[in-house]
Amino acid sequence: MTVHIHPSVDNGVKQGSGSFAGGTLVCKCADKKVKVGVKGDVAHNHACGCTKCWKPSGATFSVVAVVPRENVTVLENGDKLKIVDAAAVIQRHACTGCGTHMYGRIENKGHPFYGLDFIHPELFQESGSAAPGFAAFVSSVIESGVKPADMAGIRSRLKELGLEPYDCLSPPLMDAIATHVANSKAA
Ligand SMILES: N[C@@H](CCC(=O)N[C@@H](CSCO)C(=O)NCC(=O)O)C(=O)O
Ligand SMILES: [Zn+2]
Ligand SMILES: [Zn+2]
Repeated sequence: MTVHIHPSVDNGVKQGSGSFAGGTLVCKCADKKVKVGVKGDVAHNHACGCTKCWKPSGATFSVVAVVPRENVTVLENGDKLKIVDAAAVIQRHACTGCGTHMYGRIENKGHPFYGLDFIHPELFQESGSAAPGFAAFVSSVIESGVKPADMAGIRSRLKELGLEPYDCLSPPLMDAIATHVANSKAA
C-alpha cells in the first residue's frame, strides 16, 4: 500500500534553510488571491492528523506551524477571509473562494498558546521555512475516514520520514501546556 501523508513530505522531508526571514502565504484562488505576510521563520512545524486543520486535496495530514501573532499581516483580499468556527480554540481564517485556511488565531488570553498563530508553510511563495519535525494527532485521521487497519502503515511511514508519531502533541509541547496549567493554578 502506498501511504500518502502530505504532498510536501511524501518525497522526503525537505529541511529548512535555517535563515528563513519570512514570506507571503498565498491562497489557491485563480484570481484575487488572499495574501498574508509573515515575518520570520516558523516554529514547531508538524504534520497534524486532526479533523480541524486544513489539508490540501488528497492529503491525510495537514502540515502546520506557529508564528508570533504580531508577525502576521493580511496583505491582500482580506475581505475574502471568514472564520471557519468562531467557537474553536483556534479560529481559522479561511478563504471563502478556495477554502484554504490562511491563519488560525487563538483569542483566549488564558490559553497556553495565546500569542501564536497557526499557519500552513506550504502556502509560502518562498522556500526555506523550517521543516516539520513530528506528527501530532495521528490517531485522529481515523475520524476523517482512515481505516484503523491502515494505522500501522501510516505510523511506520511517518517514522521513516523522521516524523515521530504522537496521538496528541509532542512531549515538549505537552510539557509546555502542563507547565502553563500548573503555573495558572499556582498564581
Ligand atoms: N480528535 C480531534 C482533535 C482536534 C484537536 O484537538 N486538534 C488540536 C491540534 S491542531 C494543530 O496541531 C487543537 O489544538 N485543536 C484546537 C482547535 O482546533 O481549535 C479532531 O481530530 O478533531
Ligand atoms: Zn482563495
Ligand atoms: Zn490539527
